[in-house]
Amino acid sequence: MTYAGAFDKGDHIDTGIGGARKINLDAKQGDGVFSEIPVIDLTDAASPSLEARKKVAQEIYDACVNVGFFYIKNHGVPDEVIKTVKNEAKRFFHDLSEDDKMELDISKNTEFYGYAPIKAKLSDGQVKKRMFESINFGYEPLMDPGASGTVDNGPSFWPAEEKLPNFKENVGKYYSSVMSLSRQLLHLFALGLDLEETFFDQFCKRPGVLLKLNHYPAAVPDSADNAGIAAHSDLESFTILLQDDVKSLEVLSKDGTWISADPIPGTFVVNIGDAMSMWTNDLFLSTIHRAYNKEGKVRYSVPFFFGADYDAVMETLPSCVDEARPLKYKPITAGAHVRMRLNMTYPKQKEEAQPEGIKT
Ligand SMILES: O=C(O)CCC(=O)C(=O)O
Ligand SMILES: [Fe+2]
Repeated sequence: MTYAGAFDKGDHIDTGIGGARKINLDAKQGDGVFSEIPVIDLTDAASPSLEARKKVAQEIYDACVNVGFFYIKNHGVPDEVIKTVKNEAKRFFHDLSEDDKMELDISKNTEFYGYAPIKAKLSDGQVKKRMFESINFGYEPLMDPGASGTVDNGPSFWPAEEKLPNFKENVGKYYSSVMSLSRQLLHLFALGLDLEETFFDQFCKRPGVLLKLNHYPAAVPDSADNAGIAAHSDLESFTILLQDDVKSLEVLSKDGTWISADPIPGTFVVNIGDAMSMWTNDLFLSTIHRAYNKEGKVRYSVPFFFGADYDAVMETLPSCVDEARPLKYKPITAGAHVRMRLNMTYPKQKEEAQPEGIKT
């Protein structure tokens, strides 16, 4: 089965970090079948009027339940900051030598932070086809305007200041902006779920976040394998994605149709990840997506993955359980969930991966 082609009934799609998923060609509108991705205006997200905030929250709730993806506009992140992080991504991938980048090798970092080259060599000697290079950075309390403390979740590999002057400071400006935006989104998710607006804050004091810079080289895909990022679901609670202007991102409707999430100037794409989907008993959809480099142009993207504190216990929200939607998941700490999923992606500690262990 090629990902680009049609699916057959009962096909499974290997989502990499999200495990295998079954395609349900009989799924109907409202069952994760959709034909477009909504654009949500965040102008009123911080309005003094609770009613106005609730209206935005309801739009977000609908998008999470029906699609799992939405664009946000008027999100408050300054254009200048966005331009800067795009520029820093280019500097990182092109101004550093291969050796400089490999000094930051992800396989040397216990927390899966660091640089992953285009063809990643796995520790068991296998070479995995991976048509992009990336660098990611973990939680940086000094870049979090809402930080409760100063402790990180393990050190990230930042390039040395003399090799890439001002990189950390410039990327930090974007990081701070999307941290604040994430905390605002948490309030909107809570309101949409009819919870206290601040409900999720208690679980996000030292959150498991990851800022990632992706570089896809200019290559026309000759198969779905070398097309960019293969089909997957994100593992954290939600993702805020900055795209450049090259069309690539595609999102899988549950009837097996790939829906384009082409860049819209001035927006971010937000999507629900596996953790939030589990937390809501699969009410919020962690939708499969891929970056399929159909234009064959060089492309950069900057996803920001936001997850709960590693020691926070994610216990299914009682309001998301009823007769029609029986409880599916046992409580699990956000950290155990992330480790389990990362071990599936980077299987150097394979024996710790127990994907079925979390189902009730
Ligand atoms: O580059 C993109 O558009 C998507 C990236 C993505 O899905 C990921 O890094 O998880
Ligand atoms: Fe993703």
